[in-house]
Amino acid sequence: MIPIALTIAGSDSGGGAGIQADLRTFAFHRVHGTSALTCVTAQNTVGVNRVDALPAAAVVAQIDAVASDIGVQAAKTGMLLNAEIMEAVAAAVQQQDIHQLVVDPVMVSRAGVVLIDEVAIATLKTHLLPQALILTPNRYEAQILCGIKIQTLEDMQNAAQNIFDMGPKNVLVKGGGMSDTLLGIDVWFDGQQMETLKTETVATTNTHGTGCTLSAAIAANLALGKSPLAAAKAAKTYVTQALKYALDIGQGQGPVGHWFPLVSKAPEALGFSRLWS
Ligand SMILES: Nc1ncnc2c1ncn2[C@@H]1O[C@H](COP(=O)(O)OP(=O)(O)OP(=O)(O)O)[C@@H](O)[C@H]1O
Ligand SMILES: Cc1ncc(COP(=O)(O)O)c(N)n1
Repeated sequence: MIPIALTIAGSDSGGGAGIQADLRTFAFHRVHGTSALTCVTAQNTVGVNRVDALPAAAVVAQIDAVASDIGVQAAKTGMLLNAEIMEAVAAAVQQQDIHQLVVDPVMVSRAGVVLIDEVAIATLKTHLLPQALILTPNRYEAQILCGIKIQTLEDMQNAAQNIFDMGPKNVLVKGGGMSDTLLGIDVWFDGQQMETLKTETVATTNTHGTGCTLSAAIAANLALGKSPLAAAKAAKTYVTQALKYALDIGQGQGPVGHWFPLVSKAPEALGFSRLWS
């Protein structure tokens, strides 16, 4: 049987995050990728110049078209943008019995800039968090969700526990926005077990798309039949490798390199950050 994953997310014209990152990540995992587009961003490595939302009904129609015919083993949500789209997605996911849902609560950029309004944040909490098999907030999103200022590993653990009480079955607080020795350390909590997920820190500023890539890789691994924790661990390993092959393109933060296995020689000459070994 061919595993199928669905991404419900926005388009990144620069190709580093959003739907583009998700579909490449699914392909790497040999999972057939399907998509429901929520919005179109005019974006590059420097920033987001414009965002156009799709009508909520159009988002639902895409989810229904995929789920009713092809089937979905696991799905992820990314940039849902507004409360109307969030409510519609939450209802559609429930209606289509999509149980393995990874929710990447895209709210705040790595730089700490808030991307969605207060109503949307409230809707995310009430409608999507309770449906998440795995919720993957970054440092700033976790702070907004639970109101705890996150500076230490203990803060990350407290936040994970606090956010777990909001309804997701598993919480992964990501450490890409942490500093010093905590950079790249994630905290997992499933209601009983607290785990620290650590691979290695990659010294690169080309980190655009790490969050999207991580949640897509988790969804792909769930579609392949892995348990939630095993899927998160495998996804973290994939992101670390993709960071090592991040693309040095554009004037700002370049994207992670999703297709590193295809590179056979001289990666630096191709614009990769450094050789992965
Ligand atoms: N420099 C790094 N070295 C190793 N791992 C990293 C690094 N930066 C981010 N990560 C990892 O990447 C994953 C995504 O986390 P991050 O906190 O960056 O998410 P995000 O803020 O949603 O993503 P983005 O920066 O793309 O908006 C996590 O597993 C995190 O630990
Ligand atoms: C369309 C879109 N979706 C999501 C993100 C955040 O991405 P990330 O947190 O992975 O950098 C983005 N920049 N653009």
